[in-house]
Amino acid sequence: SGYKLSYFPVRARAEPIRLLLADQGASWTDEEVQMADWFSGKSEIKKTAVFGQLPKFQHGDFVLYQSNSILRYLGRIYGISGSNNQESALIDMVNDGVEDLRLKYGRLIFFEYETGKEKYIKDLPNQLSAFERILSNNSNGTKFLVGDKISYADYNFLDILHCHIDLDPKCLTSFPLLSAYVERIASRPKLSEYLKSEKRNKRPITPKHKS
Ligand SMILES: N[C@@H](CCC(=O)N[C@@H](CS(=O)(=O)O)C(=O)NCC(=O)O)C(=O)O
Repeated sequence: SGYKLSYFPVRARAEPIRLLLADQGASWTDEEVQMADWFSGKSEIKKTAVFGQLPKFQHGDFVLYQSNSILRYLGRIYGISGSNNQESALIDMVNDGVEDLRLKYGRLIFFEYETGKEKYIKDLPNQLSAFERILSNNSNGTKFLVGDKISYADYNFLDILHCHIDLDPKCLTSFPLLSAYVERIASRPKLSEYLKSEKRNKRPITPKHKS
């Protein structure tokens, strides 16, 4: 496959891409970009980055940025981006919902952790209830976010749920469908192997976490 993923030595926005690749049986190279180099002002990779940011994804000579664009690109390669235009649109919509939650989470972790953690956790059920409802409206939550096969949005969603379980281990207790979903998706053979791997577990969740 000749995939290369360049990112900081953390999970964050690169992790959903890693989950997709692992579950789809693809191999890839992780190029770890150290923060000190990146912010040194002498970093070639930062100078050439389209938006001056990471992750950067390479597929042979093809180069792509924006984590959600990378997920959608790989979704089309592996046939996990919807079986028709409307299903693809619903997957896109739900992935945008995951992105909204990821941005909220990022704001807490990077800017408001000391003062905002309690309020964030208190409000979290309001964020998660939307996804419990999305699951309940699709085969009673027994399958995936959309349709009857996994999509790129599921990998993004599993990762952000893992982030929130780390933040508050009890955050899914009042959401039976979400709780079952995390167990079910994470126990997919290739995914569960990756989730147990050293390369996954040596990476902190965000730059603010300790590995
Ligand atoms: N919308 C972009 C955001 C990318 C982004 O914010 N990258 C941050 C790191 S992280 O937020 O993903 O952890 C970055 O490169 N920061 C370094 C910089 O901006 O110089 C995406 O989804 O890829």
